[in-house]
Amino acid sequence: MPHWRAYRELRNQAHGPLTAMGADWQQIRSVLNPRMLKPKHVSSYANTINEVVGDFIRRLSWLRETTGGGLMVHDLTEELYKFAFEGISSVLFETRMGCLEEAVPEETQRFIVSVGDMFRLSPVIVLFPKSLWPYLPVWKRFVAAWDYLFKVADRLIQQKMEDIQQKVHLDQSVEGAYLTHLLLSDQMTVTEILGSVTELLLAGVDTTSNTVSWCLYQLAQHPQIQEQLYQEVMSVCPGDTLPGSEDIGRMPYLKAVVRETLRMYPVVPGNARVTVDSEIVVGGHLFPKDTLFHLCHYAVSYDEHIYPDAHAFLPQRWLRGAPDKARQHPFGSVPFGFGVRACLGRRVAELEMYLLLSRLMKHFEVGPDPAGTRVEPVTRTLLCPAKPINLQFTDRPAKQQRAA
Ligand code: HEM
Repeated sequence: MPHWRAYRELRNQAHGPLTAMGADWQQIRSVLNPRMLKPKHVSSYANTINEVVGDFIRRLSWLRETTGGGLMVHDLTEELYKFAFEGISSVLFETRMGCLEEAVPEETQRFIVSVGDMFRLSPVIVLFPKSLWPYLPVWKRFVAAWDYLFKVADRLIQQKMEDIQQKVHLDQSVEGAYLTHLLLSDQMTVTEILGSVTELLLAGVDTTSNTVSWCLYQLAQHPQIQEQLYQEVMSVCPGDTLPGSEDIGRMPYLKAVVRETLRMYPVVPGNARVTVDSEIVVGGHLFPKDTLFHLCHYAVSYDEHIYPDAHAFLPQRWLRGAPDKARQHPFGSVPFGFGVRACLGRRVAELEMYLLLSRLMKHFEVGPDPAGTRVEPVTRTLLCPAKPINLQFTDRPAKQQRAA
């Protein structure tokens, strides 16, 4: 990501986990990892996320009534984007951004647009040599987008610092999750926290929102799979019970549905590694030291040798004892990457997706767009739907919810 790094150098901002390298990166991850990856910390975010899920369900119902003729929700990814932004900011900043209100606050809306601009402009900039970047109009727009992202994150951090100072002043105990912990732990300067938190926020929005969009798109096309998922959720959480993090452990089919979605639509369609230590032999070919390998998750996902019937949405292939499972290559699908540099937000992303999907299944039956629109994926740094996904959301009768 040389262009992302160049922005930080231009503005004297700190690198975060996405853009840092070597020892700096290692130090950042050692501070950020525990509260992002340790199960006991991650499950403590479930209540916060569940509140956001509740608001999202209310928003879907409202959209359906006001703009969807009582049934349709148009451009679901856009709505899920707001959900994901609200979810990750409530975890990171311990504050609500108002993304799911009827009128989305202007700052939030502009933040969302800036993230989109930054991802859209990124692949264009890298087509040009670095020396030309300062002269390109596209670079100026890219810089403006990052400026806005840092500005919003900075405001939220300053606000949290003021809250903490006020509590200390009033002799009240200071409690909080992610940002409060970072600010109090003294392991990073405020500039470093800003660099990291901005990158976490950025990485945590399009990834989950696009994945859930594809998941619902596929569930709408496959009513039997949706029914099986609904039955599983209702058997673990009957009636009005809200799924919590312990319940998810008893929902193997839900996990299989998400795994299959990420196989077919790996939102990060590829990632890279450089062989810095020595030359390496892969598949009988010798690659010299410092070779850049690009790992194409998307291509591997559709390799029929690894996934028979690769174009079919078959969550059952991930269940224990599935006939093809033993034949699958363990590295066939690694949508969160692998090793020490693997996704930092994996556990939070999974929790968000599981809590959201299980609650959506309890409330709605999701149906396809009656116009029969087929949506294909396209790469805009991340793998996104090439056109809007519109789906029908029918309330499940309350009686049915209670009986199950
Ligand atoms: C469906 C959801 C997500 C998917 C599929 C995903 C996928 C990935 C992948 C493939 C990588 C590169 C890993 C590697 O090189 O081995 C990555 C890195 C990263 N992800 Fe995620 N991600 C998701 C959600 C999130 C969320 C919610 C956050 C933040 C809370 C996040 C934060 C990060 C960060 C900070 C990195 C860089 C890690 C590093 O370089 O040390 N991701 N992600």
